[in-house]
Amino acid sequence: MMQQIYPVTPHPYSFEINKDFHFAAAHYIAHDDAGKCKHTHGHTYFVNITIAGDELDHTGFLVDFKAVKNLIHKRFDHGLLNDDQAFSDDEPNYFPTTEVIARTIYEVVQAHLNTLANQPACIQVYLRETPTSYCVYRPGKGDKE
Ligand SMILES: Nc1nc2c(c(=O)[nH]1)N=C([C@H](O)[C@H](O)COP(=O)(O)OP(=O)(O)OP(=O)(O)O)CN2
Ligand SMILES: [Zn+2]
Repeated sequence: MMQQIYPVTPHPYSFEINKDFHFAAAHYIAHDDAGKCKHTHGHTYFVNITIAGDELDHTGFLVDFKAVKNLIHKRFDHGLLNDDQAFSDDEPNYFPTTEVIARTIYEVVQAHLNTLANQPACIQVYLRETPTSYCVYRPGKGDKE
């Protein structure tokens, strides 16, 4: 399936894991300037999530690959993204664009990682919306790493 080269981000951690998966979802961008994207349409989103850390848990995992996928896939697959509480039709910073969806995936994953004793960190989310369009989100100053 998705076996491609992703951007690499430097980090100080000993372990780095990556999880690939995809989900199908509909969305629309609620602004006239979004052109054809203002109409409801669907994509198969391809996701690569990068997580790093120094400590493994009691199973020898940094974090279970399956748990990472489930956080996003169970929430968004075969849904209308605009209906999810993470997004808004009124505030551009929360329109379900590729950029905002990538940032939201980071936030959902990092919130879960924050509950783990070994404290792994999500350091990159790669989100491909179409064969020719993708976004890379990396936590910045406003995010907890
Ligand atoms: N910065 C962004 N620009 C656009 C977004 C976005 O999320 N962020 N979204 C869209 C559309 O919703 C669409 O999903 C993608 O548009 P586009 O890449 O133009 O799609 P095409 O398949 O038509 O691309 P071609 O390479 O021209 O075939 C628009 N812009
Ligand atoms: Zn779209």
